[in-house]
This record gives sequence, structure tokens and C-alpha cells, in this order.
Amino acid sequence: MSMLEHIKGPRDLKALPDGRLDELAADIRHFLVDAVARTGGHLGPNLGVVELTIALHRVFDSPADRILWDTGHQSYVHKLLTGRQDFSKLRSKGGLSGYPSRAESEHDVIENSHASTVLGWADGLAKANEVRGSDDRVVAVIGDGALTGGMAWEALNNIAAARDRPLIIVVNDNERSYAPTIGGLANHLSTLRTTDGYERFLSWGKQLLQQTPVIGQPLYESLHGAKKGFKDAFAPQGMFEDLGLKYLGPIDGHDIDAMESALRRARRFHGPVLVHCLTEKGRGYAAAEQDEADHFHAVGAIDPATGRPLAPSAGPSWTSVFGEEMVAIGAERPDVVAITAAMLQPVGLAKFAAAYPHRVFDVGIAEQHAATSAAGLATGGLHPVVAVYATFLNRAFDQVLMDVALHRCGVTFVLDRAGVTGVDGASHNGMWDMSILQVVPGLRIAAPRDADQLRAQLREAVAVDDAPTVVRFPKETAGEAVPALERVGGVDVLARPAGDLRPDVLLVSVGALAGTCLSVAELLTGRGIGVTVADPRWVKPVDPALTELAAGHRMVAVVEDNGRVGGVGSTIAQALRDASVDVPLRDFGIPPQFLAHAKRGEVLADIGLVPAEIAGSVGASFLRLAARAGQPSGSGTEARGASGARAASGAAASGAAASGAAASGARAASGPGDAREQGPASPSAAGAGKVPGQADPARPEDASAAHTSGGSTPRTRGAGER
Ligand SMILES: Cc1ncc(C[n+]2csc(CCOP(=O)(O)OP(=O)(O)O)c2C)c(N)n1
Ligand SMILES: CC(=O)[C@@H](O)[C@H](O)COP(=O)(O)O
Ligand SMILES: [Mg+2]
Repeated sequence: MSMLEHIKGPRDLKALPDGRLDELAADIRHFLVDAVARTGGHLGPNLGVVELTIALHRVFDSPADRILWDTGHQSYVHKLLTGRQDFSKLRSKGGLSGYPSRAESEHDVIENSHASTVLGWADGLAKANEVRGSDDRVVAVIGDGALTGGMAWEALNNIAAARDRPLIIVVNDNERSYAPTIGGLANHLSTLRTTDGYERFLSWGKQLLQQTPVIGQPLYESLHGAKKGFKDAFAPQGMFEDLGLKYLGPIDGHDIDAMESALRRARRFHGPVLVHCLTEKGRGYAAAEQDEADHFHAVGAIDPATGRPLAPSAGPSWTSVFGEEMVAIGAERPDVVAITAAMLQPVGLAKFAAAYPHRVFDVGIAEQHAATSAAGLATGGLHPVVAVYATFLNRAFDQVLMDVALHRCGVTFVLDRAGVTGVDGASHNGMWDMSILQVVPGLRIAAPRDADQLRAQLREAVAVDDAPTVVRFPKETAGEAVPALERVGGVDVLARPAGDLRPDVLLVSVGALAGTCLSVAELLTGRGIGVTVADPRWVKPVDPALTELAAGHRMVAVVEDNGRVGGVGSTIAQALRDASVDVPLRDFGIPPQFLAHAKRGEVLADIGLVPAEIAGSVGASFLRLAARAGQPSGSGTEARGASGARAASGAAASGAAASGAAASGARAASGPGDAREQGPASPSAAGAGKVPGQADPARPEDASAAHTSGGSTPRTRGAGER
């Protein structure tokens, strides 16, 4: 039985004799490499906080004392020491989250994986302790990378002002975000680190004197008193102390004894104190320590012996397609520059940086600054491309609105990881961008359906110099090309009703869900419902060609990998009303919920954003609409079923059929899956437009619902009512 297995909670850890702690640390490292090699996860960051976390849980009394983690990706050791050692399903459905989770443990507080928030949380909790007269402590662990985020400095400004409010800040300084941390702060931390030699000399002297009989200890005591003056005289006065924080450090973050000693001093201090500890991301695992990219910041399944990835990539990722095209654009457009928020490699800008080192700017984990500095770059005559993960743009909304859009700056925001990402949990899904950005005047949004469209639309975006543009795409591989039959206005028609079926349903396919939509259309074709599949390409502003297309159909359905509320579907519904196109609309997207961690495919299935559920719901809706209007139920008849209506195949199902269909120009909807009769969506299909409280235009009994789809509404209400 390993030492780690004896630890069921912090109490067991505190009971462990000092001499066994290094053995525990070794056990934990071995566990982390073994477990995360199987599941994937944030191996490097967690290998770097083994001793730090042991010391924290030995000095403080969690959960009475709150131990908070910024970003939370480095909380695996914290989980191991607080009763959670089954990592077999880490970041998988039903398994441990890759971040703190209140549902998992009373020891966990912050579930948000967005960086730089921990000091804000800590300030609030420390104030609460003060108001409630509690002597419990608040400990905030923040990385050097997260410390470059603006929120951290807003909080520090408040924390430092309260000189007698206890709060312990532990800066986990491993000199890296993914790559080495940039900026003046990083330089300052480096200056403070140089006193590390001074500290090492002192700790050597302390040990020597304490081992010297008789005179050693008294001599140590008197020298210790002189140390303060010596340090003040020679060691750099850190800005943290200038701010009003007591500074302890730099401390060797891999020396449990030194860490415990510093933390005990910090705990006794009745005010804000910053413990600056030096750690190494990937510590103790050679493959991580030697990984130049990011010290195994986040890995997939790997061979633990070599650190090499086990699962070969299934084809070019959206990110790599973007990165390659940026290099090509960069050669043609010397005015194009790029901005990353401490994620050069993950967002695909590494090749652009290698080719044009003076045209890429890493601003640290500072998306707000990224947006506003982009407004400055654009005003200075350049065209900045700001590449961030979709979810992280949330925090820069005001800057996009009031700095970039208000001043009509030609800035292109490239949002990677847009839509459901899955394994990183609720705060990582890119599910809000196409809702919040709908309200930004002049801003245009592109949602490419495949790699070819990404290349084309990126070029279209950087050609716009008087408004912000957005290009958004999901995680992982870019998948097969989805050719268009024709372009109507700016809208690509991907499929027309099969055979003699009429245009019953216009299925608006947003972005990378084109394959899903082609499968939906095939299923509906099997029910004798004629479907046109259209990809608007630019979803904001709504193309008039789309509203014209809608006018030629009996119902519209919009499918998007984005939140339903305020998303593309809502916007198209509004455009139909504005154009007096009186056609009912159903929108299918992500319900307004925080989604638990699971694989992307599992989440999409759980929320009903899959062909069978969407087809079932659209088909049922359409048939009810037709029945209520006394019209034939589709241009084919149910009776004809799959045998009657030709179930065509196309690009999504097979290349040959696609090229054949494209040639004939009459391709029906296509996609995998059979054309069997699909029952109406199960009531639990929360995301497929069937969200509790959401009305179905064909069901006036839902009239009480808070939000109905746009377009004409059932006879019982005025047209265009929402
Ligand atoms: C607002 C925001 N932007 C970007 C990220 C992506 N991200 C996750 S961890 C990380 C690096 C964090 O560096 P640091 O705080 O030093 O922690 P370390 O990984 O070094 O322990 C980044 C940029 C994020 N989580 N939040
Ligand atoms: C913690 C964090 O924000 C990132 O490291 C996140 O894990 C991104 O993961 P992917 O790059 O694998 O999408
Ligand atoms: Mg770091």
C-alpha cells in the first residue's frame, strides 16, 4: 500500500511524520504520471505543485480555512489529499472534474477555469470572515501566468489596502503559462527570484549554525535579527511590499519544510501576505521537464515511459488550418499582425510567430488588454488578428464593444474552441460568443463549416478594415469538406429537397454542424418532408438571401453549436419578422445551462444536438404545423416513408454520392444514419429546441412559454409575436 493510499483526508496528512513527506510526494508524482497518462489532463502544472499542496494542507485546516486555486487546472494533488483518488475517469462523464468541483468536495470552492479570478474570490471571502468575526484563513494560490490578468490586479489593489485583514496569497511561480510568462511582472518576479541565492545562502548558514554546539543557536538568533536589515539593505524591495503586502520569499516550492515554515509564518501574520514560491512545471517527470513547448501543460493520453502521445491525430485540426492560412496571409499582407493571450501554441500562431516574429504579440493572460490594444494597433494602421478560445472572449466583451466596434476598428477575432468543448467542463465551452456578440453594432460573425471555408472566411475577415470581424470554429479535427451545390447571395445551399419533394423545411446549418444538418435532412427526407440545407457562412448580419430562401419554405429550423438564447436562431427569427416573412422557426442549440464535463460528442448527444433528435423534433413540429393548417403533411406523404422518398446520400455520407449529387445539382439531404421514421424528440431533449419553458410554434398549448420561436405563431396569437 503506497503512502498516498493511507491519506484519506487532510487529517491523515497532518498526522504523517515529517520524515515520510518526501516519500508521499514521490508516491503522488508516480500516481499523477500513471493516471494522467491514461486519461489526459494537466500533468505538468500538477507535477509542479506536489510539495506546495502537501504543505498547504498540513498548515491550514481546510475546509474551515479556504484553499482556493486560480484556474483550477493544478488542483489534482489537492483532490488526492482530500479523499478523491479514483482518477480512472478524470474529465470523463461521471468521473472527476479536471477542476475543483463543489459537488465533489467541501474542500473545493472555485469551479471557474477562467484565469486570474482567485484573488477576487479571496478578497470577498476574507471580507466575509472579517464581517462574521471568523478567524479562519483564506489562502489563494495563483500562478505567475494568472497574475498577468487584469482581474488579479483589481483584487490586489483592494487586498493590499486592508493592512489588518488576514489573507494569504501563494504565488506559484514556475515562470510559465504554457510558454514562459511575459511582461514586466515576470521580470519583477525574476528579480525577486535572484534573491533566491541569498535565501539559499541563508538557509545553508542556518543549518550550519544550528548544527554547531553551544554557540550555534544564539549566534543564529542574533544573525537572524540582523538578516532583516541585511535583506532590506541588499535585496530588492519588491513591488508587493511597496503595495502594502508582506512579502515572504522566494521560497523553494519543492522543499516541504521550507514551504511549511513560510506558510506557518504567513498564517500567523494578521494582514495580507504574499508567499512567493518557486516551482517547476512538470517537476519530477523528465518528459515534461524537457518538453520545450509547455512542459506538458495539458496532454492527451501518452505513453508514460516516453511521454509520446498515444492517439494519433485524426487529421488536420481547425487550429492548424487557421495557423497555416495565417502564415500565407502574413506573406501577402504586411499589415496583418497577431495577438495571443499567453496561448501562442494552443491557438495556432506558433508558425506565424516563427515566420514574422515582430508581428505577433503575447499580452499574457489578458484578453481585455488584447482587445483594446488591438483597437490601438488597428488605429495605427495595422490589421490585428486576436486569437483566443471562444469562452475567454467573454471577459473582453466591453472592450470589443466600446473600443473595437465603437471606433469601427478593423480587428479580426479568431475564436478557437467555439461551441461545446466538453472535457474541460462548464466554463470552457465556447457557447456564448454568438449570443453576446449579436448586440455589437457593425460586428460581423463567420462560422465556417469546414477547412476550405475557414481559409476563405478568414481572408474575407481580414479584408474588412472598418469593423470587427469574428471567425469561430470548434475544437479538434476539421473533418471532411462539405461542398455547396450553389451560392445564393452569400448563402451556400448544401442540399435541395430530394426527388419530387417540395421545399417544406429550410434547415439553416451554422458552422461546423453541417454534417449533422445533412444527416437531419436525410432523415426528414425519409419521412417525405422536403428539406433545403443552407449554410449562411456569415451569420451576422443575416443575409437577405436567407430570408428570401425562408419565404419559399413552410418552416425554418436553425441548428447552431452555440447557446440558443440570443443565438443565431433568435437573430434569424428577428430578421424574418423584420422582413415580414411569416414562416415559423425552430432553433436548436445549447440550452441556457452550465454543462457538466464529458466528451464533446457525449454532451452534444445529451443536449439533443444530434441528427435523430433534431430530425424527430423538426419532423414532429412540421407535421403538426401542416395538420393545423389543414395542409398535406409534407410534399411527400408519411405513407411513402423511406421507400417512397429517395433517401439520397451526399458529402457527409460518401464522397462519390456527393460528387454525383453535386453534378446533378439535385442532391437530397445527405448523411449517415438510416431514414427510418423518427419519433418526436423525447421530452428530455433539452437542447434540441425542446427546452423546458420553450414553446413549439405548432403547439399553442405551450403559449405560456417564456420564449417562443420567431416568425409566424399559431393562429391563437398575433403574427410575429415572440
Ligand atoms: C482567461 C483565461 N485565458 C486563458 C486561459 C487558458 N489557460 C489555462 S491555464 C493557463 C496558463 C496558466 O499559467 P499559470 O497561472 O502560471 O499556471 P501554471 O499552469 O503555470 O500552474 C492558461 C493561459 C484561461 N484558463 N483563462
Ligand atoms: C486550463 C485551460 O484553460 C486550458 O489549458 C484548457 O485545458 C484548454 O484545453 P485544450 O487546449 O485542450 O482545449
Ligand atoms: Mg505558471
